[in-house]
Amino acid sequence: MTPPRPTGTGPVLRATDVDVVRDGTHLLSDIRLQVHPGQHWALLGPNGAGKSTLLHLLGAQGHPTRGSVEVLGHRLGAVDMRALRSLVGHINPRHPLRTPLSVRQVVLTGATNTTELVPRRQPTDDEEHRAEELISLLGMTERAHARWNTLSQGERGRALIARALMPQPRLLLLDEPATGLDLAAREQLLTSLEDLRTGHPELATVLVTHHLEELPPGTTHAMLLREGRCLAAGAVAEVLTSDHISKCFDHPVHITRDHGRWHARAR
Ligand SMILES: Nc1ncnc2c1ncn2[C@@H]1O[C@H](COP(=O)(O)OP(=O)(O)OP(=O)(O)O)[C@@H](O)[C@H]1O
Repeated sequence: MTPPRPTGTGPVLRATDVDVVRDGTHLLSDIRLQVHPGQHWALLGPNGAGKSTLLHLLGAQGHPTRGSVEVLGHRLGAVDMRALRSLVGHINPRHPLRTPLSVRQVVLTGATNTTELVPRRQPTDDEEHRAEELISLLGMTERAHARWNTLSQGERGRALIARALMPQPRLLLLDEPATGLDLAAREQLLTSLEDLRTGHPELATVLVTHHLEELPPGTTHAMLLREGRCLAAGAVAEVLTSDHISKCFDHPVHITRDHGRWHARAR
């Protein structure tokens, strides 16, 4: 049974004292995080820091070894995880689609939370209408009938965001959405994310990246992870400093912010 959609103003995500241990190794240690409606978090850290492991938990895709995780007010372990996952928009750039669906069809699979179209199921008029609106919001109207196998990486990325928004999620998780994009595609993606945030002020997002240049200007909060531990977490201005980023990546870098965007260069 689908868990009820929480309507309160409490956090959309709450992780308390979370450890993840696999084969005797701590992938995450002592993680605490609260994400509220309207907040846009960046999860940053070097390779192997534990970013994807944490995003996995936040998307109700796994359980912590210790501690608790609440997603949309539901504690993992006390709720049907599959049903909870259907309330979270999770964008995985390695979307495992096998058939050459059109952009419009891919977006419509968001209504059923499936990778492929559900056989013999007709989308409702509302779903068709919403898919059209989201395709337009993501600037894909002219490519709505293009087949998945003919899309560029950037177009796929934007189609997947539209797909994730079909069930009107209150939480969107983005795992390295700019990976493999050229400069123009990355900028289009960031513009789409900004439009999305402006148009849906209650939406909360968590975006994983290694690169400060890939952060949308509307990022409000950040968490820095290194070797499974949180080095700093909170408001972006306090977390994305030269000192913190240098420690996190174990390399002396200088951070600047210009027109809302961040840049890092070696010191
Ligand atoms: N099932 C597992 N068993 C043991 N170790 C694992 C398992 N899954 C991941 N790891 C290890 O946990 C660490 C954290 O992995 P994770 O994918 O969360 O890091 P990441 O910060 O997302 O890295 P990247 O930036 O390279 O994607 C890595 O060292 C990885 O090899």
